[in-house]
Amino acid sequence: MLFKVEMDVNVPLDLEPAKFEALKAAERAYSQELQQSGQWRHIWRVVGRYSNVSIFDVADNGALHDILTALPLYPFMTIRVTALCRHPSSIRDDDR
Ligand SMILES: O=C(O)C[C@H]1C=CC(=O)O1
Repeated sequence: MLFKVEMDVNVPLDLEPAKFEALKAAERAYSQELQQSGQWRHIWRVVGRYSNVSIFDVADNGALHDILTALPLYPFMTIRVTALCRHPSSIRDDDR
């Protein structure tokens, strides 16, 4: 199942810089592992914001929930999820 996921990150100003760097490194590793597995299909930075727009391809709603709540930066995120399905005009065989 495909989902568009929008993530806004809001880190408290008093978060210790070393802790923030460690969280970002863990987030990057987790994200890249999921991208390698094909579950995190795309990620884009939203220009001018500490936000991303991503496309996930996962088994079901529960799988996406588990992935998102395990993000190291999850406690500092506002997340919006939109379920997607194939557009009848799509020429891409993997859009389902
Ligand atoms: O920077 C972000 O958008 C937040 C998060 C999502 C993936 C990642 O590496 O960091």
